[in-house]
Amino acid sequence: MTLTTAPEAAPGTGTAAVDLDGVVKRFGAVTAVDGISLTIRPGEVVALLGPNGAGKTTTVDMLLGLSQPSQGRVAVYGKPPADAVALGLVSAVMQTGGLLKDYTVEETVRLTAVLFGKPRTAVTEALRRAGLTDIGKRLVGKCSGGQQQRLRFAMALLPDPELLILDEPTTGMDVAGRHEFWSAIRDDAARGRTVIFATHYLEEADAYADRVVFVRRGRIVADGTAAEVKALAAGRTVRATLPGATEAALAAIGGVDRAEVRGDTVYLHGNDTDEIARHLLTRTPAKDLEITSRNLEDAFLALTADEETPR
Ligand SMILES: Nc1ncnc2c1ncn2[C@@H]1O[C@H](COP(=O)(O)OP(=O)(O)OP(=O)(O)O)[C@@H](O)[C@H]1O
Repeated sequence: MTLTTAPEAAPGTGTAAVDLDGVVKRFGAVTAVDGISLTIRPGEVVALLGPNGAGKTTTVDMLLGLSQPSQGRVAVYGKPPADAVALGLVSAVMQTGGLLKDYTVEETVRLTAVLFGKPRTAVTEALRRAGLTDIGKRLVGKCSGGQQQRLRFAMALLPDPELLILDEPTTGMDVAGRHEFWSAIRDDAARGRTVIFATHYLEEADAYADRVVFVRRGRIVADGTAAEVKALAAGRTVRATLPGATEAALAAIGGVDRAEVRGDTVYLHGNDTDEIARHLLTRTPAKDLEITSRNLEDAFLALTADEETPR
């Protein structure tokens, strides 16, 4: 089941931010990426989603020029990724590492700016965009996980990159920290920066990405907006209380694609949930009906049903 609704870079809009063409990456007998072709236009905010071992980090590493494809071509703003990184077109926020606890937030950004040869104004601006102005004097070691990630974000902003790549940036953060982190990223992206992030928080992809690319076993299995991907995973669910029901009998109801029984509760998945609800109410003693759309997590599970469970 594959959806490819995201348009290719439109003619006349210039070079694609990212262009992967038939990319394969093998590690010995393991094929981590198995023929990915993907075009990302400047200004898109794209989530890479997939179960463990799907090939997300391997793809990110190739985009950053940290490894080379075994086959196929990777271009970032029309250049080999390592060149794009060297030119400051791309920077990354990774999950861990790279921070010294005994420096303050501001000192950390200033030192990084010196390495990049950036002026003082760039430091002030990066701190502001990452929402760190008020805690510039705080020691890094005293910062929360979310604040440390925003510090990595501020450092990544120093070259004023066209493309920002985030590999599972909010792992281990609490809800408030994640929210603050994504607000900062989102505000910044609204100014036109291209953002690609790998995450296993499905609600983050739903809330913050313009486009969701699902990867499974090194291949793209769905590509579209979160709404399109949810629609692709088909229909809605009717939940009802119906003691004694069997899955076989429920599956025979018109419009039901899939039936589950958990105790006295039944879950009927299908496209025409009105028809299913009508049947339940008129032909069975079912009560407490509830009809819900699938969320991205359901879509993810449906699309990767024969895979390992996502984290
Ligand atoms: N250096 C390596 N040597 C051998 N196998 C590797 C190497 N790097 C990745 N792999 C394998 O390639 C596959 C894809 O791994 P990758 O880390 O890209 O997945 P992922 O989607 O990022 O998963 P996760 O969500 O767990 O980070 C896995 O089977 C992994 O074990």
